[in-house]
Formats: sequence, C-alpha cells, structure tokens
Amino acid sequence: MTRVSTEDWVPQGVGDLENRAWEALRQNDISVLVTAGAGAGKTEFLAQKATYLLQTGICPAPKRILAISFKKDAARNLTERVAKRCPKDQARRFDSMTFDAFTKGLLDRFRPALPEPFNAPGTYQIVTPFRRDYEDFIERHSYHRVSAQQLEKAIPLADLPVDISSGSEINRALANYWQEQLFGDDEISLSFPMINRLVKLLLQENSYIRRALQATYPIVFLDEYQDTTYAQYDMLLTAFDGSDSVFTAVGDDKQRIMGWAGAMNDAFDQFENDFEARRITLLSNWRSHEDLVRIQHEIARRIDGHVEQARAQGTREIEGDISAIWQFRSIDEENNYLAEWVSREVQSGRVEAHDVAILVRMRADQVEDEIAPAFTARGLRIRNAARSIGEIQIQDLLGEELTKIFVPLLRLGATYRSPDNWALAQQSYMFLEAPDPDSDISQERLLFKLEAFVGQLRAEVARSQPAADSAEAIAGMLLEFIGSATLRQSYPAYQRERDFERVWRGFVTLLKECAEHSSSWTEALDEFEGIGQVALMTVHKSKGLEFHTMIFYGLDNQTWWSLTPQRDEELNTFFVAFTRAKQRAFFSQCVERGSSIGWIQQLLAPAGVEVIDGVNNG
Ligand SMILES: Nc1ncnc2c1ncn2[C@@H]1O[C@H](COP(=O)(O)OP(=O)(O)OP(=O)(O)O)[C@@H](O)[C@H]1O
Repeated sequence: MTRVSTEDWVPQGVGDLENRAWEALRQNDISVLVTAGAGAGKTEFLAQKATYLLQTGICPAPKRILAISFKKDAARNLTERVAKRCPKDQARRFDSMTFDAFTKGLLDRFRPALPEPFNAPGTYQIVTPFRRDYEDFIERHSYHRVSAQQLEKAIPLADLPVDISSGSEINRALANYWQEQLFGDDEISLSFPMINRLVKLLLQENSYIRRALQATYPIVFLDEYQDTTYAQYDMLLTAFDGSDSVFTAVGDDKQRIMGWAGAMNDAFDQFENDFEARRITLLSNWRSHEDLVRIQHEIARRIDGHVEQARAQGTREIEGDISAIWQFRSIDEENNYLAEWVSREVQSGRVEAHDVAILVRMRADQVEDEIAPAFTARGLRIRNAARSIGEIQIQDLLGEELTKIFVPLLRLGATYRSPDNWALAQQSYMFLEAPDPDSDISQERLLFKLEAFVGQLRAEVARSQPAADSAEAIAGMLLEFIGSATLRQSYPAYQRERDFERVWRGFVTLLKECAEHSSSWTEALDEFEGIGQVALMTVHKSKGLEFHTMIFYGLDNQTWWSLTPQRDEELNTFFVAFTRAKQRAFFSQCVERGSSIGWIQQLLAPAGVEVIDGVNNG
C-alpha cells in the first residue's frame, strides 16, 4: 500500500491551493467550515482533502470517508477525482453520495430494524407529491384548520411517531398522512423527506446501527452545505451524536437557493456551534477572469454588503464584450440573432457549441420549441437538459452511475483507440466486480474478460448501422455483460427494481433516439452526451456547472417575473447562474414579450454592463 508523508504530499490535478485552503486541508482534529464564493474550488478542495487523508493514512483502512453532496453529478465527480488520484484500495474507502442516496441506502439496508408500524413489510415506491396531492388529502379528511402548505412543511420536521396526544389538528393530519402512505390501498409510498424521517427514527432507536456508522466514518464531508435542510441536518446530528467524527463542510451562503425546499437559513452559525467548527474563508475564483469577477462582485455585494471581492485566477481568452443586455424588438428577431451569433462563435472556433449554455427561468421545453428552429436552420442542435426521457430528465440520466459505466464501454465499442474510455471502463468494471486487491491473477482475469467483451462489442457495432433496434440490441449486450444484479447490488440507488428500471429504460430510450438520427455510432454517442450541442437549462439546474459562454434568455419582467431583489432566494439564484460563466455572460430581452427589469440594469451598470441594441451590437 502506498503512503505519502504529510510533508511530502502535494495537491494533484491542480497547480496549487491557496494558503487558506492548505490550512483547511490540514485541519483534521477539529471540524471546519470552509466558506467561499463561486468558483473558489470548494468541491475541488474536498477532492484534494480526501486524497490527502487517504494517501497519507490519516484515514487508515478500514476506516472510510463519507462525502455528501446535493447533486448526483457532484457526488460522482468527487468519486472520479479521488479514484484518479488514489490507488484502488484507498479510493474504495471514499463513499461519495447524495443526501437522498445516503438516507435511502440506510433505509433499504435496515428497514426491518424500524419500530412498528414503520417497518411495514413490502416494497415501497418513491413519490414526489405535488401541492394538489396534499390538498386532496386535506379535503378528503375534511381538515379545516390545516392547509396543504402547512402539511407539506410539517412532514420533514415532525419526528416519528407523530405525537397526537395534544389533539392538535396538524399532528392528527400528519399521523393520518403517514398511515395512508404506509397502509393505503396502493404500494407503500414515501417521499425523500419521509425517508429522512424514517432514517432519523431508525438511528435514534438503534444505537448499534448508529455506532457502526460512526465507526465506519470518522471523517464526513458536506458539499454545498448552504442548501442543507433542517431535516437533513437533524438526521446528521442524530447519526453522529456523541461521535468523534470530524466534519468538513463547504458552502457559499450567497448560493443558497433551496430555502423553498426547507434549506436552513442559519446553517453556517449552527454548524459552527454544534460541531465547534473553525470557519475558514477562501478568496480565489479559479473559474472566471478578472472582468467577470468584477461584475459578479456587484451581484455578491447586493446579497451581502460585507463580502470580500474574490481574486480572479482565470485568464481572459476573448476580446470584445464579455457581458451586455441585448435588446430585441421581436421574439423572431431575438431567436434568429442568438442562433446566428452562436453559430458564428462556434464556426470561428472561439467556443465549442456544448460550452455555450442558454439559461431560462422555467419551461425549458416550451423555450426549446421556440428557439430550436432558428438554431437547426444554422446547423446547430439544442440539448434541452430538462427534457424527460420516460421518467427521467436528460440531465439526471447523464449523471447516473449506469450511464457513466455504459457510455465509456459504448465509446470503446465505437472506436479503436481511446485510452481515457478504457481507463474509465476498467475502473468501473473493477469496482463492480471487486476482485481481491492482493490477487494479481483475479485482476488479470477480469481485465481479460473485459477485453474480450470489448472485442465482441466492436464486432457488433461494426456490423450494425445506428438505428433504434440495433441500439436496443447493443444496450442489451452491455447489460448482459455487466449484469443487472451486479449493478443493483453495487449501488443502493438501484436496489429496488423500479428505480433501476426507470434509469435503464431512460438510457435505452435516449440511445435509440440518438442512434436513429445519426450516421455513425460515434455521432450517436456524441448526441447522447450532448457533445456539439448548445445546452439549454433552467437557472436552478445550472448549479454546480460551468460554461465558457452563457446567455440568459428572455430576461423580461413577464418571463422572469419572480426575479426581484426583495426575494433573497431569487437574487441568489441569479448569482449562482451568473457565476457559472468562465468567459462571458449575456442577457437577451425582447419588448414583444415584456418590459425590461430595471433593477438588474441598475445593478449591473456600475460594472459596465450596458443595454444595447441586440441586432446592431456589432
Ligand atoms: N486550486 C485550483 N487550481 C486550479 N483550478 C482550480 C483549483 N480549484 C478549483 N479549480 C477549478 O476551478 C473551477 C471551480 O472549481 P469548483 O467547481 O470546485 O468550485 P466551487 O467553489 O465548488 O464552485 P461553485 O460554488 O461556484 O459551484 C473548476 O473548473 C476547478 O477545476
């Protein structure tokens, strides 16, 4: 086993860390709260810290690190970075997952240990109820003093079993709601907030499970900590109550955009108190260049008057405007201009199509219908990340483990030289098969099997033209080789058949769709991954991502009506979206749709962002 001394350890994959990041990295006896603005490398910092702790043996075998992220992409990204940097036996001890995957994993493993009636036998389905479902429930039971909104808000906060001794109507409604979800006519139906409550109860009632969890994870990371909900925090406190586990939380309170979903509004202070944590603030911005950082700072100041300006570490690569509000007279003019502009930029080689993102407030499907013809006419395709393929959105599908395992294999099938995909395929396969790390023979045997399969896949791919039926057959070969049972055993998120089927069906459907449009398998796979396509997404979905060029589409007071500086969350959302840009961020607005948003113009004007005539902007 390779070990590096703490003095000799150096960051990997990046040049260096800023001094304060070094400080936070070496802080291992007490918990730390790393706060920093956009692009400060918070997620990267966690990847470095995990690497440091594993490589130096500060986290020795068999101890593990638990990293909790909000998005699947982020969780997967962390796993990949650590896997690239650490030997296998170390990387396997890094468990990176979303909050929901963490709680669901615990529930699926230990459900029988819940007290009655919460250990009800039978499978369960995960549901995401809408407000009208709660309204329907309230109406059916004739609760007069409880609203649907109150019930919805109370579910994540109420401990189980719900105390009905006081006779309060909300508690009676809650208890009844649980009863119906567990013992109604259909299959047991649980939402993620309900799963959270069940896991809290499980951990509270079972000191054995709690102690096992604490012994396994002496180190816990929390990414995007600002969006932690009260319920999630409460569950964590229960899980690690009385433990010596050391926490590292990273976050930016200006990027708090999940208040509507119950995110804590005093998360940072609470963490400092409860975990006796030291707060360390990072100052760099590695993503954006100086001129963009100056504009970002104007927005940041509006959110927090005391915020320090970040030190831009990115290099400006383009000349001309880096930000402006383009005004158009009609929707047609706007769409044609944007398509023309993006097409020119892509053709000139200044930016790749998939490094351009068009951001909308909501209804991405409708906007796709509106703008796609102008882009298609210029040979550009739009990748609407929010489009649903069966029961899963494209952006989520691309972040799924199944996709991350199958796509490199498909790439290997479609091309003869692809060392990166070979490395990814090998890494996934070894993870799934988990050969004895001390046995060279079993590892070699597996590699041989993988090579043989890739050979077969290549032959099949070479034999068949891309089309719906051939895509389905090839996807079937992949599943047969990897094995659905292996996948489902390896990932808690796939343990239940219907969860697995949802992703698998989405994967096959999108692959078929892409194959039908393409003249080669490489083209089909590029289309599948959105390579060479202009990204279209909602501002919320842009969180955690980055693009060379961003265009905020249709920024008028009708479409972006809710964007007001009086609502913290909306301003934060705007900040999150704006800070995704590495090189430039433009706004498009047209009078046909609504009038301009005065306060945004006033906010951005001091940083030199002007309103200009879209068509004649040169
Ligand atoms: N020390 C570093 N040196 C060079 N590049 C870095 C460093 N740290 C991070 N980066 C790069 O800077 C970009 C932003 O990093 P990262 O996504 O980790 O930031 P973040 O603080 O989590 O961002 P945000 O909160 O805005 O989502 C990424 O492209 C990352 O690879």
